[in-house]
Amino acid sequence: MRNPAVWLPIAALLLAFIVVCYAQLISRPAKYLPKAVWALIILAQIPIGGVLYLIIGRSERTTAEPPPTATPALPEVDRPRPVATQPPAVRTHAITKLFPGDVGLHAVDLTVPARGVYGLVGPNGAGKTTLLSLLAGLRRPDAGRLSTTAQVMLCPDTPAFEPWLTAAETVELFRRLSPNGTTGTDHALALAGLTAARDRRVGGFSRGMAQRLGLAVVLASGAQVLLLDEPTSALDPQGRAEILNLITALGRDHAVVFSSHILADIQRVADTVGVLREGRLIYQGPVDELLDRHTRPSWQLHLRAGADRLADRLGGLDWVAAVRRHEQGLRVDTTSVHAGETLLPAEISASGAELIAFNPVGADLETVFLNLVEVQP
Ligand SMILES: Nc1ncnc2c1ncn2[C@@H]1O[C@H](COP(=O)(O)OP(=O)(O)OP(=O)(O)O)[C@@H](O)[C@H]1O
Repeated sequence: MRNPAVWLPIAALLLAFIVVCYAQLISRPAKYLPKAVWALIILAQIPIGGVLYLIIGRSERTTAEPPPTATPALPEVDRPRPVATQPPAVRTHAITKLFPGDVGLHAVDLTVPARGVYGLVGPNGAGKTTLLSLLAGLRRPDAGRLSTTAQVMLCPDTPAFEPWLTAAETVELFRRLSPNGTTGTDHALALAGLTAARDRRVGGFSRGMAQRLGLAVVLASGAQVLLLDEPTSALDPQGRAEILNLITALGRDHAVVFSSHILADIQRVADTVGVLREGRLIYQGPVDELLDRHTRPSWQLHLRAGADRLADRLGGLDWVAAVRRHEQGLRVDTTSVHAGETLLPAEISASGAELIAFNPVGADLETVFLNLVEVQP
C-alpha cells in the first residue's frame, strides 16, 4: 500500500464517492436522521456511512422530511381561514394505494391549504389512516404523486412511546432529534395539558394521556404540516374541548389535517373538509359550502301524541323529502323552506297530532355527511 500507484486511485474514488453523497444530501430531504448527523456518518465511516446514507437516509424530493423543530406560536384566535394566496402545503395527484380485495385508496386528489384546519371524514375503512400514512411518507403509493412544501409530522390515533421514559424525556428526545429546536419541552407539555404528568413514566399513561403526549411531541417537532389521526377519540369532553381549542390555534400558523368520526368536532374547528368513501374523495372544499349545498330544510316536531299518524300522512307528499322518528316526535325534511313553513303546519293540524314544539333545524355536518355517504351512487 506504500505504492502511490495503488492507493492514489483508491483515495480518488473514495473522495469522489463522498462528493456524490454530499451532493445528494444537499439536494434532497434526509430520512430518519438530521442532515448534519448524516454528514458526520458519511465522513466518519468511509465508505460504509455513505452507502448507508444512500440506501436508507436519502429521501425522494417529493416526500416530507423528518420532523424539525421550531416554536409554534399559539395565540388565542378566531377560527382560522385558509390562505388562498399561498401554495398548498400538501397536494396529491391521483394517489392510489390498494390492498387485497381492491380496498384502500383510489386516485385521490387532495389539496391541503398552507394554513388552516382540514377535516378528513369518512366511514370505517374509508381510507383515512391510509391517506395520512401516505402523506407522512410512511407508506409508498402504488400510483400517483405527492408533493409537499413543508415538513410533515404525523400523530397516530394510538401513539406508542418507550414505556420507561417520562413524558418530559419523551418530548425532549423528539425535540433534540430536530435540528433547529427552539420549542421548550415544558411549553409543549403545557399546551397538551400534561404539565402535572411531566415526570411520570409513559408506560403508565392512559390512552387519552398518550394522545396528549403525541400532540406534545408534534408541537415540539416544529413541523409545519401536522397530521392528526383522530386526536380526540380517547379524551373526555373537557379534554376534547381543550384539544379542539389547541387545534384551532395551531391552524393559524400551520396546515393541520385532522381526521375524526366526531363530525361536530370537525364542524367546529375545520374550515376545509374532505369526505372519503370507499377509498374515493367524494367531496373536498369549504365546510360552509358543503353545508349550504347539501342541507335540506329540516324541522323538528316535538309531539305529545299522533306521531305515527302524522308520519304516515307525510310519507306520500311530494314536498316532503324525508321523515324520521325520534323519541320525542318526528324530524321532517322538506324540499323547500316555503313548504315547511306553510304546508307542514296545516298537515300537523289535519292529522290531529298534539304538537308541543315546531323548530327549524340548523345545518349540521353529521346530517350532510350521512346524506353524502348513503345517497351518492
Ligand atoms: N395493511 C393493510 N393490509 C390490508 N388491508 C388494509 C391494510 N391497511 C388498511 N387496509 C384496508 O384498507 C381500507 C382502508 O383502511 P383505513 O385504515 O385507511 O380506513 P380508515 O378510514 O382509517 O378506517 P377507520 O375509520 O376504521 O380507522 C380498509 O378496508 C382496510 O381494511
